Amino acid sequence: MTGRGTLGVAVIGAGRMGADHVRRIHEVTSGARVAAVVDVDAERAKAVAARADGAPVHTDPVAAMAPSDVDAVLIASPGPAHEATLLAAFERGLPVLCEKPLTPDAAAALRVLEAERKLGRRRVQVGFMRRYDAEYVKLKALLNTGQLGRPLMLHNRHRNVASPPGWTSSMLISDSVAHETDVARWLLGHEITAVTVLRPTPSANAPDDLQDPQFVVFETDGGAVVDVEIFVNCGFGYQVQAEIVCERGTARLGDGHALVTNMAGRWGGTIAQDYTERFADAYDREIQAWVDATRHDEVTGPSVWDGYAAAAVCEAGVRALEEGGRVEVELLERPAMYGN
Ligand SMILES: NC(=O)C1=CN([C@@H]2O[C@H](COP(=O)(O)OP(=O)(O)OC[C@H]3O[C@@H](n4cnc5c(N)ncnc54)[C@H](O)[C@@H]3O)[C@@H](O)[C@H]2O)C=CC1
Ligand SMILES: O=C1[C@@H](O)[C@H](O)[C@@H](O)[C@H](O)[C@H]1O
Repeated sequence: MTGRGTLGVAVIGAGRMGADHVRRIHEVTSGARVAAVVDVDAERAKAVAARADGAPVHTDPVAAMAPSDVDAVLIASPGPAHEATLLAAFERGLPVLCEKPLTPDAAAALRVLEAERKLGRRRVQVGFMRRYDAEYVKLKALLNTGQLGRPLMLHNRHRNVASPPGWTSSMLISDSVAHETDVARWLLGHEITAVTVLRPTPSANAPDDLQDPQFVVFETDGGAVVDVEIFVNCGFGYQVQAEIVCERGTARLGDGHALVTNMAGRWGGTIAQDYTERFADAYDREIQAWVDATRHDEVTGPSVWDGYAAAAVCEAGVRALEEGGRVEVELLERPAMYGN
């Protein structure tokens, strides 16, 4: 590591998430600095870099990895661009935080997995930030105590205010439900074996041809059933909620985050309007954990295996959406370097 002993991070992709991570690394994270900002749109990269003491700007991710003060890479470009950037970082021996999805499809995820296996050690943390959210962390800790007994069912609700332009029905699964695939696997410690997608009559507020909402059902190899309501044009707020039902009890998260106020004969609170608000603390902890581990030459958190498993489940989910019926998930055996 160079420059005052801090981790020099090249942030690739200066859109919504990349700009937020640049701000985070510059203003919130300790032990790290923004060493480069990269975007195919040079003006966007310049504008974002200007908010981080004018960090160097590039339009080519590979060129951005060359300078000696770049110690690590944070990928926040769109999913289809992740594979090439990951492989380039591997070639340069650089550790990576890669926003979800690791890749949009399982075949690409497998290529990344094979490349990491050849390195013989983990280099990537995948950006499944819910594992760093205080409520999810508490739920996981409670499940680990065994007090609730064996998990039987996990109900999830995932609502966005409005879908971005160009959003397709399959993206509700591959972009949004991708989070629940990870949450379910992580909380339950099971692999997802099959996916079924039910299609309610679309909301009148969904853009034409968008199947929104969807009701997704996972079966797991531990015998649990998981459901996910995904509704990306709910209009009223950004909500992520979950309830786990176990043999001796249940636990629920996501019911309320804001202040509860009493005023003018009413009580209540506000609902977050997007993920940068709802999961602000989780992103802060995620990036800090990555920086801390990387400075100790370690890799922790969600792995390339987790990214591959999520891609395989989402692929099965998209098939279930498009073809109907129950689709089984095809998953390789987990390599030893990714644990049990
Ligand atoms: N963890 C989470 O909660 C969230 C994660 N994401 C993920 O973050 C990533 C970025 O998403 P957004 O910021 O919403 O997208 P965005 O569209 O706002 O920004 C992407 C940026 O990457 C740039 N770009 C495109 N191809 C590139 C390439 N090859 N090299 C460098 N830059 C390139 C674009 O010009 C754009 O500025 C995606 O993988 C997305 O799934 C997005 C939202 C929330
Ligand atoms: O990752 C995310 C977005 O890409 C996705 O589009 C949203 O639905 C999720 O809520 C958000 O966390």
